[in-house]
Amino acid sequence: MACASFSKLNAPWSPPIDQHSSAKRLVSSSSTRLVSVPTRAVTYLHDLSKPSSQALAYLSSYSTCKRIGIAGASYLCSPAQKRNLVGKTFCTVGVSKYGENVAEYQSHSHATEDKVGVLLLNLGGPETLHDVQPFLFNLFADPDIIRLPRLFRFLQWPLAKLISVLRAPKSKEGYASIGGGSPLRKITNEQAHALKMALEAKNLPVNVYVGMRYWYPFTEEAVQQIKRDRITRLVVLPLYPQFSISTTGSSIRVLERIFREDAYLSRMPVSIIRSWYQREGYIKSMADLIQKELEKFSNPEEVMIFFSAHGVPVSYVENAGDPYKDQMEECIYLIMQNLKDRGVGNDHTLAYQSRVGPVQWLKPYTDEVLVELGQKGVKSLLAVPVRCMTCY
Ligand SMILES: C=CC1=C(C)c2cc3[nH]c(cc4nc(cc5[nH]c(cc1n2)c(C)c5CCC(=O)O)C(CCC(=O)O)=C4C)c(C)c3C=C
Ligand SMILES: [Fe+2]
Repeated sequence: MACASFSKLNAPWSPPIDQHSSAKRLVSSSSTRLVSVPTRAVTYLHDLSKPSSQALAYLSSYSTCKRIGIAGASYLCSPAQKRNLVGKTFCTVGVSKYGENVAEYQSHSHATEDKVGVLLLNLGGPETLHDVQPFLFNLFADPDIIRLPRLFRFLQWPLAKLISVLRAPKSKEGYASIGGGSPLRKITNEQAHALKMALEAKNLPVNVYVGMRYWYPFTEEAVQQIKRDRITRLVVLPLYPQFSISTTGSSIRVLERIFREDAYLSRMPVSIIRSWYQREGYIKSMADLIQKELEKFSNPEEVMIFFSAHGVPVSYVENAGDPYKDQMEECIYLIMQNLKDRGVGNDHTLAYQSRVGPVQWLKPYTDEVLVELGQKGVKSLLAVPVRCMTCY
């Protein structure tokens, strides 16, 4: 594992201009207050990387990669490394300082009282139908979501406006059918509270914050609160088990910018959990849930387990090196292995949903697979969402 400055971790797909920061200012404003607190980064790095350590150990993991990167790093490991490490976590945690000078970062060794924060990152969602179009604008204005060639970047905002207006009616229908808004904020807040309680029960008092990428509370707001609370060390946990450029990558990019531009934050030691789809606890809890639900069927062994993942455009994987598909497939494999070890040998399928626009997305598509399964005579199906921690 390495300490690294964020500025040195830019992935190949980083666009040079982050238009999103200004995009978000259209719907959110925040003021910056600078507080300077000396920190002690290196010891924290060690605490966090011991799985047996009580220091937030279950949020962290061993890393076997020599480098860390903003890209979730698992594709810095060879496939053989990956296989050998099944069941263990690898390449998921990096401790980064959001500034330029790593040497300076390590020299700040006289700490005041440490105050640890955990920042949960999520997508955010419209709370009312009125919010849907501006939420969609924020989403499509993200250059990690609509990936335009550099020459056409000036079109990002006009396109975001156009697509958000065109998409809004369909999106609104979806949100109307689930009560008129996204439950993401409420569920994420509940998870933040549960995490705080669980850590406190282990005698690890932390402040837990929620930062959303496209709606309130925005990541910028969470970071302002982190500063007001004078947090001295931060663990960043994106609530997506699998890394994608469009989710964890995008959220980390926003953090990178905020931290780089701020004197106090740029000196803060930060651990980022880039992906955790293969963590034993996660795999086991998914298998537990599936087993419990299967038992509700009259013939559990005949049920098809249907893993439903959010898709990404194929170009993310094939051209930009997004590890999302590989991580998703490995995740499903591990869950099914865990079930097999318990004697649960059901058939399973993975399909991708939520296509937007005319480009090719990861296949097979959910709607097509469902029809095929029906044609094959599959009578019972257990749908298992595997896209984000809040989607269960
Ligand atoms: C247009 C490109 C999109 C990409 C790429 C994408 C990746 C991606 N998204 C999630 C998780 C969620 N997405 C959600 C909503 C949503 N996503 C897109 C578009 C892309 N997502 C849109 C347009 C929307 C809005 C709804 C709609 O109109 O379909 C949500 C729900 C949020 C909520 O309101 O509760 C989640 C969760 C992942 C995991 C992912 C890449 C792997
Ligand atoms: Fe999405």
